[in-house]
Amino acid sequence: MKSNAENITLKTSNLEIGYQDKNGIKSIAEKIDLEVHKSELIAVIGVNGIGKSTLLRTISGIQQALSGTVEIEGKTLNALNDLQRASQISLVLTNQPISKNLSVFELIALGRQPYTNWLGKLSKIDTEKIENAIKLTSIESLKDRKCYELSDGQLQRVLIARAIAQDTPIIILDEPTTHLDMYHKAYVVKLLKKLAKQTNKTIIFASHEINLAIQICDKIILMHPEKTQIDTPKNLISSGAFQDLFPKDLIHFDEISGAFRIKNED
Ligand SMILES: Nc1ncnc2c1ncn2[C@@H]1O[C@H](COP(=O)(O)OP(=O)(O)OP(=O)(O)O)[C@@H](O)[C@H]1O
Repeated sequence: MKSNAENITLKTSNLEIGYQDKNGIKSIAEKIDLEVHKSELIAVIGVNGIGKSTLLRTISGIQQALSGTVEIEGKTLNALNDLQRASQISLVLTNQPISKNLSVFELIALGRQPYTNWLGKLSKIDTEKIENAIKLTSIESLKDRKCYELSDGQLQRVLIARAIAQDTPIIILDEPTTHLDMYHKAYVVKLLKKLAKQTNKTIIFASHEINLAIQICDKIILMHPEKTQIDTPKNLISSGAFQDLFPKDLIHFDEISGAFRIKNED
């Protein structure tokens, strides 16, 4: 087993994220220092508008950092061209427009685009990677269906399969459990955990499912207005990091059960 330092897939140093337009700079979060490793499943947690999507877009390279650096497997993200980036990071965005007229197989095959030749012709290796992604996500029975025929939960598994077929060391998903019922939320997060372990990939996803993330994820990136930190759920609980995540009038964090509870008294 490699040492923990050699297992680092993504590292941010003094990263500042936000937006820059003609009205000036809008900083969303700063001093973000993260190290994530192979095989880890990591949830990004924080209140609405804190900057989870902005962070994911910045570490995926589709949005520029305001300052600081992002390194993927030791290489500065900014030094990678689009194709190199697509072989390092796959991105699954909820509500991303996709061509639902495609069959499930065809949609997953799009994950091979960074590797196919200019005709988009699939090689034997491409087909093997697609079939393997279908098997890992247990969607063999959906393979020939059209994407418009799928439920939200089925589509989410297909999008995860596309990311697996892309075969990158890092997979990033923005709110993959949105629109899903409680069973399918748990199913998707457990599937991500299984995939991280079986494929040795780093999987990072933003979510509002904090109780689920605490139970299943290896690490949590917790975004607070004052700071962004990464640690195991256990360490975050014992350091009291969840206590002031939400205003205390409605919800409190119960350290014994490791879950948020709604206050019932008036
Ligand atoms: N294109 C943009 N230009 C300027 N500000 C933006 C832009 N997109 C988002 N913001 C602002 O950046 C902040 C962080 O937004 P972001 O979508 O990253 O938060 P989030 O934690 O993912 O939110 P949610 O949980 O509601 O999805 C918000 O204040 C938002 O209004």
